[in-house]
Amino acid sequence: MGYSRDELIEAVSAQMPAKRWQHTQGVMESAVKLAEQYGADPEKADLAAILHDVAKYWPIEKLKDVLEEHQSSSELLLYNKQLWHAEVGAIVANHDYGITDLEVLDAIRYHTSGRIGMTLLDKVVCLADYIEPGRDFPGVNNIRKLANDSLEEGLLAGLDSTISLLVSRREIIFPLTVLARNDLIKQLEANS
Ligand SMILES: Nc1ncnc2c1ncn2[C@@H]1O[C@H](COP(=O)(O)OP(=O)(O)O)[C@@H](O)[C@H]1O
Repeated sequence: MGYSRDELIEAVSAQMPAKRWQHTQGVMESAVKLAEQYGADPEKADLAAILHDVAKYWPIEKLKDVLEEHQSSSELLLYNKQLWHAEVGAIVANHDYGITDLEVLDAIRYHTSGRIGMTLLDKVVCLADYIEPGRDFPGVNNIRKLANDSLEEGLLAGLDSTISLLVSRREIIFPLTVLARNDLIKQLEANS
């Protein structure tokens, strides 16, 4: 049985505090705009945005159980728990909400970490998560400005801000984000 968009919104918003749902609505708005500007599918961007943080407020133990049950990259379990909700979000979107579009599932799966060879949709959702109107962190306006002209430049600045923050806190970095960042630089150099 498929969920309508309204049913999905009802089910997802019930799993998070109002403030996080507000953030999700911002990501929906920004993702659709970016998709329209950069030639991704706006409907897929909207769907991925609705679901991207579905597991953000699940208890850590539950996230761990889902990851173990699905034997998804056991590496992830060794890194920051903040990263788990993205992978679990993709699993939940598939198993609980019947989403089968791999592009949408991947955009959910990689919205926090990024990855090498990000698709247009991955980039749109990941960047929208940084620049949605409710976001307020040092450097966000610069990322917004860059995003007006280049999806890759905006996303690179976003990933750099995350990496810098983690370095400043002496936190361990999940390497995929560094690989995603390096890959974006290569893409930008190849196109310059
Ligand atoms: N490569 C990484 N390695 C370790 N932690 C990371 C990495 N990327 C993101 N994070 C953590 O995840 C947090 C952001 O996750 P995100 O899904 O964007 O959540 P939010 O929507 O609450 O900002 C960062 O503040 C950081 O603590």
